[in-house]
Amino acid sequence: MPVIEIKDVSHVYDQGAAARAVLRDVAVRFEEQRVGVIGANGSGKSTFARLLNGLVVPTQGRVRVDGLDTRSDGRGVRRRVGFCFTDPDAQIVMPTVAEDIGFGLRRRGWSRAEVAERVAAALAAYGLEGHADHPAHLLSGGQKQLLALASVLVTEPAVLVMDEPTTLLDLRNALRVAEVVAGLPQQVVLVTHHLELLAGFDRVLVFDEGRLVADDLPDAAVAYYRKLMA
Ligand SMILES: Nc1ncnc2c1ncn2[C@@H]1O[C@H](COP(=O)(O)OP(=O)(O)OP(=O)(O)O)[C@@H](O)[C@H]1O
Repeated sequence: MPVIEIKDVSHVYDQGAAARAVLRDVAVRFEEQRVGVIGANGSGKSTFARLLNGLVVPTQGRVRVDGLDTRSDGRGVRRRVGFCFTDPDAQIVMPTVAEDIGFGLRRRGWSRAEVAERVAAALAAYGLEGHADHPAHLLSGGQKQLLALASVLVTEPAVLVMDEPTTLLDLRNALRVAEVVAGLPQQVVLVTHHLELLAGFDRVLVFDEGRLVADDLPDAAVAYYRKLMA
Protein backbone atom coordinates (compact mmCIF):
# COMPACT_ATOMS: atom_id res chain seq x y z
CA MET A 1 0.00 0.00 0.00
CA PRO A 2 1.16 3.59 -0.58
CA VAL A 3 3.00 5.29 2.26
CA ILE A 4 1.28 8.46 3.47
CA GLU A 5 3.38 10.74 5.63
CA ILE A 6 2.13 13.80 7.43
CA LYS A 7 5.00 15.64 8.99
CA ASP A 8 4.47 18.34 11.65
CA VAL A 9 1.43 19.81 9.92
CA SER A 10 -0.44 22.84 11.16
CA HIS A 11 -3.06 24.59 9.06
CA VAL A 12 -4.72 27.98 9.22
CA TYR A 13 -7.35 28.83 6.56
CA ASP A 14 -7.41 32.59 7.04
CA GLN A 15 -4.21 34.38 7.86
CA GLY A 16 -6.10 37.43 9.23
CA ALA A 17 -6.28 38.70 12.81
CA ALA A 18 -8.79 35.99 13.84
CA ALA A 19 -6.56 33.25 12.42
CA ARG A 20 -7.08 29.94 14.21
CA ALA A 21 -5.23 26.73 13.51
CA VAL A 22 -7.70 24.03 12.40
CA LEU A 23 -4.90 21.43 12.46
CA ARG A 24 -2.08 21.63 15.01
CA ASP A 25 1.20 19.71 15.00
CA VAL A 26 -0.19 16.66 13.28
CA ALA A 27 2.41 13.98 12.60
CA VAL A 28 1.44 10.52 11.39
CA ARG A 29 2.60 7.95 8.87
CA PHE A 30 0.51 5.07 7.59
CA GLU A 31 0.51 2.43 4.91
CA GLU A 32 -2.35 0.26 6.13
CA GLN A 33 -5.13 -0.59 3.68
CA ARG A 34 -8.03 0.68 5.81
CA VAL A 35 -7.62 3.83 7.86
CA GLY A 36 -10.55 5.57 9.59
CA VAL A 37 -10.72 9.18 10.75
CA ILE A 38 -13.18 10.21 13.48
CA GLY A 39 -13.77 13.19 15.77
CA ALA A 40 -16.27 15.89 16.71
CA ASN A 41 -17.72 18.37 14.22
CA GLY A 42 -15.12 20.95 13.36
CA SER A 43 -12.23 18.91 14.79
CA GLY A 44 -10.34 19.09 11.47
CA LYS A 45 -11.17 15.74 9.83
CA SER A 46 -12.16 17.16 6.44
CA THR A 47 -9.14 19.40 6.41
CA PHE A 48 -6.96 16.38 7.20
CA ALA A 49 -8.63 14.39 4.39
CA ARG A 50 -8.07 17.24 1.94
CA LEU A 51 -4.39 17.34 2.81
CA LEU A 52 -3.98 13.83 1.45
CA ASN A 53 -4.56 14.72 -2.19
CA GLY A 54 -3.32 18.29 -2.01
CA LEU A 55 -6.77 19.91 -2.07
CA VAL A 56 -5.42 21.68 1.01
CA VAL A 57 -1.70 22.46 1.19
CA PRO A 58 -0.73 22.97 4.82
CA THR A 59 0.48 26.36 6.01
CA GLN A 60 3.18 24.50 7.96
CA GLY A 61 4.72 21.07 7.59
CA ARG A 62 4.54 18.65 4.68
CA VAL A 63 2.43 15.82 3.31
CA ARG A 64 3.88 13.09 1.12
CA VAL A 65 2.25 10.21 -0.71
CA ASP A 66 4.79 7.61 -1.79
CA GLY A 67 7.43 10.30 -1.50
CA LEU A 68 5.54 12.85 -3.63
CA ASP A 69 5.05 16.14 -1.81
CA THR A 70 1.57 17.66 -2.18
CA ARG A 71 3.14 21.13 -2.27
CA SER A 72 5.43 20.53 -5.22
CA ASP A 73 3.84 17.48 -6.88
CA GLY A 74 0.11 18.16 -6.52
CA ARG A 75 -0.73 16.71 -9.94
CA GLY A 76 1.23 13.52 -9.33
CA VAL A 77 -0.41 13.11 -5.93
CA ARG A 78 -3.89 13.60 -7.38
CA ARG A 79 -3.24 10.89 -9.95
CA ARG A 80 -2.62 8.49 -7.08
CA VAL A 81 -5.17 9.74 -4.60
CA GLY A 82 -8.86 9.87 -5.55
CA PHE A 83 -11.25 11.91 -3.43
CA CYS A 84 -14.96 11.37 -2.74
CA PHE A 85 -16.90 14.26 -1.24
CA THR A 86 -19.80 14.03 1.23
CA ASP A 87 -22.15 15.60 -1.30
CA PRO A 88 -21.91 13.72 -4.60
CA ASP A 89 -23.54 16.66 -6.41
CA ALA A 90 -20.32 18.55 -5.75
CA GLN A 91 -18.45 16.15 -7.97
CA ILE A 92 -20.83 15.41 -10.82
CA VAL A 93 -19.29 17.26 -13.76
CA MET A 94 -21.06 15.89 -16.83
CA PRO A 95 -24.74 15.73 -17.87
CA THR A 96 -25.15 11.97 -18.15
CA VAL A 97 -24.04 9.08 -15.98
CA ALA A 98 -21.83 7.49 -18.66
CA GLU A 99 -20.22 10.82 -19.60
CA ASP A 100 -19.50 11.55 -15.96
CA ILE A 101 -17.77 8.21 -15.42
CA GLY A 102 -15.77 8.66 -18.63
CA PHE A 103 -14.71 12.24 -17.93
CA GLY A 104 -11.55 11.47 -15.95
CA LEU A 105 -10.44 8.89 -18.52
CA ARG A 106 -10.94 11.22 -21.46
CA ARG A 107 -8.98 13.87 -19.64
CA ARG A 108 -6.15 11.37 -19.31
CA GLY A 109 -6.16 10.95 -23.07
CA TRP A 110 -7.75 7.51 -23.35
CA SER A 111 -9.24 6.54 -26.72
CA ARG A 112 -12.99 6.56 -27.28
CA ALA A 113 -13.11 2.74 -27.44
CA GLU A 114 -11.07 2.30 -24.25
CA VAL A 115 -13.26 4.80 -22.42
CA ALA A 116 -16.45 3.06 -23.59
CA GLU A 117 -15.16 -0.30 -22.40
CA ARG A 118 -14.12 0.97 -18.98
CA VAL A 119 -17.34 2.93 -18.52
CA ALA A 120 -19.44 -0.14 -19.34
CA ALA A 121 -17.52 -2.19 -16.77
CA ALA A 122 -17.90 0.55 -14.13
CA LEU A 123 -21.65 0.88 -14.77
CA ALA A 124 -22.03 -2.85 -14.16
CA ALA A 125 -19.77 -2.88 -11.10
CA TYR A 126 -21.69 -0.09 -9.34
CA GLY A 127 -25.22 -1.18 -10.19
CA LEU A 128 -25.73 1.66 -12.65
CA GLU A 129 -26.24 -0.42 -15.79
CA GLY A 130 -29.39 0.79 -17.48
CA HIS A 131 -28.65 4.35 -16.33
CA ALA A 132 -25.87 5.14 -18.80
CA ASP A 133 -27.76 7.93 -20.59
CA HIS A 134 -29.71 9.05 -17.55
CA PRO A 135 -29.19 12.68 -16.43
CA ALA A 136 -26.71 12.34 -13.56
CA HIS A 137 -28.39 14.96 -11.38
CA LEU A 138 -31.68 13.03 -11.46
CA LEU A 139 -30.27 9.90 -9.85
CA SER A 140 -31.25 9.09 -6.26
CA GLY A 141 -28.86 10.11 -3.48
CA GLY A 142 -27.46 6.61 -3.16
CA GLN A 143 -27.04 6.22 -6.90
CA LYS A 144 -25.25 9.58 -7.04
CA GLN A 145 -22.85 8.45 -4.33
CA LEU A 146 -22.19 5.25 -6.29
CA LEU A 147 -21.68 7.33 -9.43
CA ALA A 148 -19.21 9.56 -7.59
CA LEU A 149 -17.35 6.46 -6.44
CA ALA A 150 -17.38 4.96 -9.94
CA SER A 151 -16.13 8.19 -11.51
CA VAL A 152 -13.20 8.31 -9.11
CA LEU A 153 -12.35 4.61 -9.12
CA VAL A 154 -12.49 4.18 -12.89
CA THR A 155 -9.18 6.05 -13.08
CA GLU A 156 -7.67 3.43 -10.73
CA PRO A 157 -6.20 5.61 -7.99
CA ALA A 158 -3.94 3.78 -5.53
CA VAL A 159 -5.62 5.55 -2.62
CA LEU A 160 -9.25 6.54 -2.12
CA VAL A 161 -10.01 9.27 0.41
CA MET A 162 -13.68 9.52 1.35
CA ASP A 163 -15.11 12.36 3.38
CA GLU A 164 -18.29 11.15 5.07
CA PRO A 165 -19.61 9.35 1.98
CA THR A 166 -22.62 7.82 3.74
CA THR A 167 -23.83 10.85 5.71
CA LEU A 168 -26.57 11.84 3.27
CA LEU A 169 -27.72 8.30 2.55
CA ASP A 170 -30.51 6.16 3.94
CA LEU A 171 -29.56 2.90 5.60
CA ARG A 172 -29.89 0.76 2.47
CA ASN A 173 -27.72 3.04 0.35
CA ALA A 174 -25.23 3.55 3.17
CA LEU A 175 -24.86 -0.22 3.46
CA ARG A 176 -24.46 -0.52 -0.29
CA VAL A 177 -21.69 2.08 -0.38
CA ALA A 178 -20.07 0.48 2.68
CA GLU A 179 -20.15 -2.89 0.95
CA VAL A 180 -18.53 -1.52 -2.21
CA VAL A 181 -15.86 0.23 -0.14
CA ALA A 182 -15.17 -2.91 1.92
CA GLY A 183 -14.39 -4.84 -1.25
CA LEU A 184 -11.99 -2.32 -2.80
CA PRO A 185 -8.41 -3.43 -3.38
CA GLN A 186 -7.26 0.17 -2.86
CA GLN A 187 -5.96 1.83 0.25
CA VAL A 188 -8.96 3.67 1.73
CA VAL A 189 -8.95 6.59 4.14
CA LEU A 190 -12.49 7.06 5.43
CA VAL A 191 -13.72 10.06 7.41
CA THR A 192 -16.98 9.12 9.08
CA HIS A 193 -19.44 9.63 11.92
CA HIS A 194 -20.81 6.15 11.21
CA LEU A 195 -18.57 4.31 13.64
CA GLU A 196 -19.89 0.87 12.67
CA LEU A 197 -18.23 1.28 9.25
CA LEU A 198 -14.85 1.03 10.96
CA ALA A 199 -15.20 -2.60 12.03
CA GLY A 200 -12.35 -4.50 10.44
CA PHE A 201 -10.30 -1.37 9.76
CA ASP A 202 -6.55 -1.56 10.37
CA ARG A 203 -6.20 1.75 12.14
CA VAL A 204 -8.39 4.64 13.30
CA LEU A 205 -7.24 8.22 13.93
CA VAL A 206 -9.15 10.41 16.39
CA PHE A 207 -9.09 14.21 16.04
CA ASP A 208 -9.99 16.74 18.70
CA GLU A 209 -9.73 20.49 18.18
CA GLY A 210 -7.24 20.08 15.37
CA ARG A 211 -4.99 17.63 17.18
CA LEU A 212 -4.49 13.96 16.52
CA VAL A 213 -5.32 12.64 19.99
CA ALA A 214 -5.57 8.89 19.41
CA ASP A 215 -4.26 6.45 16.81
CA ASP A 216 -5.29 2.89 17.49
CA LEU A 217 -7.24 -0.18 16.45
CA PRO A 218 -10.95 0.54 15.83
CA ASP A 219 -12.33 -0.63 19.21
CA ALA A 220 -9.78 1.29 21.27
CA ALA A 221 -10.01 4.41 19.10
CA VAL A 222 -13.82 4.42 19.19
CA ALA A 223 -13.78 3.91 22.98
CA TYR A 224 -11.41 6.89 23.29
CA TYR A 225 -13.70 9.00 21.10
CA ARG A 226 -16.81 8.02 23.09
CA LYS A 227 -15.07 9.05 26.33
CA LEU A 228 -14.02 12.33 24.75
CA MET A 229 -17.62 13.07 23.78
CA ALA A 230 -19.18 12.01 27.10
N1 LIG B 1 -12.41 26.59 3.48
C1 LIG B 1 -12.41 26.98 4.76
N2 LIG B 1 -12.15 28.26 5.10
C2 LIG B 1 -12.14 28.66 6.39
N3 LIG B 1 -12.38 27.85 7.43
C3 LIG B 1 -12.65 26.57 7.16
C4 LIG B 1 -12.68 26.06 5.81
N4 LIG B 1 -12.97 24.74 5.86
C5 LIG B 1 -13.12 24.43 7.17
N5 LIG B 1 -12.91 25.52 7.94
C6 LIG B 1 -12.94 25.55 9.43
O1 LIG B 1 -11.98 24.62 9.90
C7 LIG B 1 -12.45 23.95 11.05
C8 LIG B 1 -12.33 22.45 10.84
O2 LIG B 1 -13.23 22.07 9.81
P1 LIG B 1 -13.27 20.62 9.18
O3 LIG B 1 -14.29 20.67 8.09
O4 LIG B 1 -11.90 20.19 8.84
O5 LIG B 1 -13.82 19.77 10.41
P2 LIG B 1 -14.52 18.34 10.44
O6 LIG B 1 -13.92 17.63 11.59
O7 LIG B 1 -14.46 17.69 9.12
O8 LIG B 1 -16.02 18.70 10.80
P3 LIG B 1 -17.41 17.93 10.45
O9 LIG B 1 -17.45 16.67 11.24
O10 LIG B 1 -18.43 18.94 10.94
O11 LIG B 1 -17.46 17.74 8.97
C9 LIG B 1 -13.88 24.43 11.29
O12 LIG B 1 -13.84 25.40 12.32
C10 LIG B 1 -14.26 25.07 9.99
O13 LIG B 1 -15.15 26.14 10.19
